[in-house]
Amino acid sequence: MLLPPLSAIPPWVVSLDDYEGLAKERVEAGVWAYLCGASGDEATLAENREAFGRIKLSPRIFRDLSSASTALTLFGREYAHPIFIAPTAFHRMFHPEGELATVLGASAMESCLTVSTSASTGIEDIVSQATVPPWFQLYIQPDRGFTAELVKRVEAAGCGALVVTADAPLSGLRNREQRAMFRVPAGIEAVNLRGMKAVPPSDRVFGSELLASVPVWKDLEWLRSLTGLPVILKGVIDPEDAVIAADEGVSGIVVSNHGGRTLDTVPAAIEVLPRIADRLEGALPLLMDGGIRRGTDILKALALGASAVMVGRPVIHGLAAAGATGVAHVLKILRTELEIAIALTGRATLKEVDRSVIW
Ligand SMILES: Cc1cc2nc3c(=O)[nH]c(=O)nc-3n(C[C@H](O)[C@H](O)[C@H](O)COP(=O)(O)O)c2cc1C
Ligand SMILES: CCCCCCC(=O)C(=O)O
Repeated sequence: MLLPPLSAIPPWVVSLDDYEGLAKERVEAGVWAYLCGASGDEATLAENREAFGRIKLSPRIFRDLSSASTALTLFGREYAHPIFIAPTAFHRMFHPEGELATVLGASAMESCLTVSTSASTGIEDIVSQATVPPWFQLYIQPDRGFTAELVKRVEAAGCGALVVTADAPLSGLRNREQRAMFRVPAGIEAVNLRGMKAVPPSDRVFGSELLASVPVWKDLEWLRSLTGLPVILKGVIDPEDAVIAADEGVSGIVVSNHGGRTLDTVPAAIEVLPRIADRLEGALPLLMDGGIRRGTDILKALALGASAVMVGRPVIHGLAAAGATGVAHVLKILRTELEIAIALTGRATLKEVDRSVIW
């Protein structure tokens, strides 16, 4: 028997891990497997966390923290802090108010929500509830005409950036989800894709119609020609791809392995982040996601070259546990942990966070 969402947060809920337990009691088993699972043996999923544990921080003492701030400017906009929400599909599977609850929680904490292509709420309705303009995550669809219309629609709705996901032209085989026989529940759908001509499902991988239409670099150039929004490429792990992306003129990169959900045995995003930062030498802002569960994880990412981070599963744990309040509280916990971590490493602003923060 599933529990209803909480109407108040119990006082013992103090960390993101506490939210995971609360969420599990409120989400149907197949949907839970979809949320938690990753591809293959889930080696990359585990590595995303373990790699953070191997990195140690260096505390500093007796520093002036009177002007401390987490503010930053990214793509010409000011943000109160560097904690962004990663795109995740179908929020109505986790709470009846879906993305509308997520965006309210994000707004309460001055956080930017990246809305998935597979969102279960119309983009205009989400943007209308936001105080920070949401970003829109785009999967370039086999139907390029529909894709172009969608880009125009999200720009007109008032989104602040287009996040093009590059690492999932095919879904990874997520065995946990397969074993649980996950299906998107009836009545929930990717409403922003309504009316699109779908590619017929196929048992084959090679030779399928889907494979014939996977996006290539020149699609990115085409996309950039369609929009005035910053185009951010999500799902870059190999530093060579980061260099190509910079040459292609993207505005930013999200260093990400999709939370371990695409190719298994890929290194942790936090491990490759400094290599990409070294190759690009500050040419573009970098964001990263994968395994962020603590403010100290965020500080490590900032120290190793990220301007901001994205958080995936824990935001959904907050949503499932307590709707907008849960989302806001997850973000609040992370922000408080981040501020304490920055202060205890003797830094007052994000500009002062560099590799010397790492032990
Ligand atoms: C349930 C779920 C759905 C996701 N849906 C999308 C999506 O629609 N588009 C996308 O680019 N990434 C998607 N992702 C990947 C996330 O954006 C992000 O890269 C990943 O969750 C980060 O790792 P974390 O969950 O450890 O924070 C999804 C991840 C999860 C867990
Ligand atoms: C069942 C459709 C899934 C849409 C894609 C969402 C995604 O990227 C994910 O990782 O899941």
